[in-house]
Amino acid sequence: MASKSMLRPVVRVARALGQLRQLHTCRLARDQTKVRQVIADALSVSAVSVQQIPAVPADYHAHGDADIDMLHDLGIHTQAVQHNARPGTLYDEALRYEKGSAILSTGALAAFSGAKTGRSPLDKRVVQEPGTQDDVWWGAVNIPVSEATFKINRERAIDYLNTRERLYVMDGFAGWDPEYRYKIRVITSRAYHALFMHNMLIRPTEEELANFGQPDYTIYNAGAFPCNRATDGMTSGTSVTLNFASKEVVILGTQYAGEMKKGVFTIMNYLLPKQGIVSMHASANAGKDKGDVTVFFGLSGTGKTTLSADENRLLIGDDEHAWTDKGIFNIEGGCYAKAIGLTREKEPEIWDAIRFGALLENVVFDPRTGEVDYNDTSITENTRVSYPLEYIPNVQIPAVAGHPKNIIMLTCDAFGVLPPVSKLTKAQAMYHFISGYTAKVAGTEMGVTEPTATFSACFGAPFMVWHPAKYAELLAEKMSQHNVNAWLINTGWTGGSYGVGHRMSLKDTRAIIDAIHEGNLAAAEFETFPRFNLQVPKTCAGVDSKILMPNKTWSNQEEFEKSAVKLASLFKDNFKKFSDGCSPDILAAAPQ
Ligand SMILES: Nc1ncnc2c1ncn2[C@@H]1O[C@H](COP(=O)(O)OP(=O)(O)OP(=O)(O)O)[C@@H](O)[C@H]1O
Ligand SMILES: O=C([O-])CC(=O)C(=O)O
Ligand SMILES: [Ca+2]
Ligand SMILES: [Mn+2]
Repeated sequence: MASKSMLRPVVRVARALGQLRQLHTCRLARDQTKVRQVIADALSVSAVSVQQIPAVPADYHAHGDADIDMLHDLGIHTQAVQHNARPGTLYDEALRYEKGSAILSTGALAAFSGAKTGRSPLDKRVVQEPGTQDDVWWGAVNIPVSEATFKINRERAIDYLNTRERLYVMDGFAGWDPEYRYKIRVITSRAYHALFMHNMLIRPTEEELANFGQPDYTIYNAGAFPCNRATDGMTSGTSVTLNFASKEVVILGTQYAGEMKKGVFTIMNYLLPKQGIVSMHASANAGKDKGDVTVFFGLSGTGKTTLSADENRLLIGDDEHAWTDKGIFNIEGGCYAKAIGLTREKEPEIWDAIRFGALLENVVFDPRTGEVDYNDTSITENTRVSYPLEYIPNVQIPAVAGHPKNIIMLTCDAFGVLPPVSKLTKAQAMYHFISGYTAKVAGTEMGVTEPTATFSACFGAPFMVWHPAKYAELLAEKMSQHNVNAWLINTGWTGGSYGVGHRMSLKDTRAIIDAIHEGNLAAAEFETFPRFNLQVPKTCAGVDSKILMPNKTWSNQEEFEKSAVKLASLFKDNFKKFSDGCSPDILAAAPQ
């Protein structure tokens, strides 16, 4: 048998680390003398010479007994816990333990989510329980499950987390207005998830962290492990379950990071309207001098992130906002931008935000140069980058602002029928808000591979909890109180439907938005776009007038008419389910 001194150093170090783990178990890891002694014993050297060896990764003993107790109380006994680790530490951990992770040439971290590279809305569930039963709009979006099913999923997640040697806990806030701020805790097995939530939640100050206390909501991300299909109410190996009674979210069977941020958004979409506040799947920015606020509603892929990053304006946020009596606030601490086709020329602010601390999800890169090929869709169309708000140079921190002056509803119309811009009456704004029309573009949701017409109430039905009318009423009230201009902007197809025409140029869309901000467009001369009865400006600075009226961009007018009729009928069919609860003026805003 080999004597201790004959063991190869690497084996001895490994053994020492094994003992270190034991030390963690005894909660002695913070005692550096003891740590060094254990290493020294294993290496058969004096403790003094181990002074030079960094004992354990720096942050492992940044946590105290309180952190371990906090997890113990939840039934989690893993001892190596990174609690609120800094990005650098999370990089270290991802590189060590998560396959494929790499530091790219920009300094950003590349991470991979595995099989699921977009959200899984069909696998989302809400626990049906007496306290919230009457609040939730049950149906295809909020699919009920029992408390028993939730318990099984929660236990499965916790069992999985207990099999992990190391876990990550990230604490942060949702909501920039301290009056409506919620404390969120995420417990996950992946450093990549912790870094994502570090970017996306509002980062507490050191002092706020010290006084964080109990979170309002806890997310258990055990996404690397599936749910059990035999569990009542589960239809696949993926499950995102929200429980408003226990204030918990359990994620199984998907490691796509977006599920966590949209989990938090769903929670806010429950809590805020309960207090009379409208929450919005929307981006927002403000004029640098005038401070005029614009809110951009839109479903996934319609341009919220892209268009809210504007060198002439201050970014408030790119995806989730709320509107109170004081004005608007961002719910998040970061942005989550699509990276597909990204170029510095087209999206300079986003491009420059890709640096140390930014997290690139599912991108393809050259392993030698560390350079990303943003056009490579071989993993997914839905490549993403998350970064803290302050990585955008012209950002408003704290991310709160006044009442909106303009509300822009973005739609990516794959039929190529809707005008690039039209001015909406209040009734039309409500009609389009409730309709929430767009074409889903490939990527963000699993299974969508080409643009498909979608109606998603409030431009974000998958994240809404109450009946759409609740959000619509709150929004309508705010819009009339503050005399807001409402616009419909088509960032989708022009010159023909998908396959024939092409996507509206970003340059044109930006010019239209500039004209709105300069106040020129509201003062323009308008003509009516028939059937949809939309007011379309005859001219717009920086834009060829020929593209403003959609039929003029089509070579075949008969085809255009057919498409317009088709789209109008889709609007009407979709709206039937809302007709009962809507006033006559809103119903009259429907296309003919
Ligand atoms: N005319 C246009 N206006 C806006 N975006 C355009 C236009 N043409 C092409 N695009 C592209 O469409 C995509 C819009 O995605 P963006 O990330 O802004 O969506 P989003 O509304 O923020 O969605 P999500 O809610 O999923 O984050 C970008 O990749 C952008 O480059
Ligand atoms: O949630 C995501 O994955 C990205 C997003 O913002 C959306 O889809 O609206
Ligand atoms: Ca976005
Ligand atoms: Mn979104």
